[in-house]
Amino acid sequence: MSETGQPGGFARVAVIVPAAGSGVRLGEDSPKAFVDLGGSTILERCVSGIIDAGIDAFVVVVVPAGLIARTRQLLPGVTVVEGGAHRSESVRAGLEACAGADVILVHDAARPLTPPEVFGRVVDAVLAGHEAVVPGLPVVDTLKRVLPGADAESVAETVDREPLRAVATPQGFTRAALLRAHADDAGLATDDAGLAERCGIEVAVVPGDPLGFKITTQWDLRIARMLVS
Ligand SMILES: Nc1ccn([C@@H]2O[C@H](COP(=O)(O)OP(=O)(O)OP(=O)(O)O)[C@@H](O)[C@H]2O)c(=O)n1
Ligand SMILES: C[C@](O)(CO)[C@H](O)COP(=O)(O)O
Repeated sequence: MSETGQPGGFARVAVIVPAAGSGVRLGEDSPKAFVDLGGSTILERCVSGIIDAGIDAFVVVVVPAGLIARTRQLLPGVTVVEGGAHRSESVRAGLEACAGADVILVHDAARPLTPPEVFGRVVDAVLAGHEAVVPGLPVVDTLKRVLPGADAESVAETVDREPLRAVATPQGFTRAALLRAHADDAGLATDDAGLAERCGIEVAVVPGDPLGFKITTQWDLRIARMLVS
C-alpha cells in the first residue's frame, strides 16, 4: 500500500461511514447498523475493518439522531455526527467533519466484511491520480430488461452483462472531487460516484471482493452471521 494517513507530506485519509439508514428491507427492530453480527454491532464490525485495513484514517460515523450518544459509547474516539433522511445527505453531514483530509473514502456501515485489500486498492488508485474510484465486480447473472404486464412481467431483451459492474464501497475521492460531487445540497443518488459522474468526473473501477457484499435483506444477514461464526 502507498504511504497514507501521515502528516508531513503524506496524504491524510478520512473515511465517512454512513450508518443512519433504518434498514427497512432488513426488517429488524433496530436500525440496521445496530443489529448484532456475532456479538458486536454491524457498525462496530465495519469500523474495526477500517482500522484493520491499516490506512491510518480519520473515521467519521454518521448515525440517526437518537443514537449519537450510544455510538460514542460503542466507538470511543471516533467522530460521530447526525445523518439525514437520504444516504447522500448523511454523507454530506460526514463531509463537514473531514476538513483536513486529502483523500476521502465513503464506506457503508452495511458492508462490514469488506477485506483490507479493497481499502488499499481504492486509496492507492486515488493517490495514483484518479479523482474518483469505486470497487466493482463483474455481474454473473443473465440479465433481462422487463416490461410491466397485467398478470406477469414480460422480457423485452437480454442485456449484455459483459461491460457491467456491480459496485460497492469504499468509494474513494480526492477531497476536491467529493466536494464537487456534493456541492448541490439537494443532490441525491444511490452512491457518491453517481453524483461525481453527473459533474463529469471520471470514475475509475478497481477490483472489488465478494466479501464486500451489503447486508440489505435477512438472507444477507444470515450469510454474514455464518461467515463470522
Ligand atoms: N438516510 C440514510 C440512509 C442510508 N444510510 C446508510 O447508507 C448505507 C447504505 O444504505 P442501505 O444499505 O440502503 O441502508 P438503509 O437505507 O438503512 O436500507 P433500507 O433502504 O432497506 O431502509 C447504510 O450503511 C445506511 O445506514 C445513511 O447513512 N443515511
Ligand atoms: C452505495 C451502495 O452501497 C453502492 O453499492 C449502494 O448504491 C447503496 O444503495 P442501495 O440502493 O441501498 O443499494
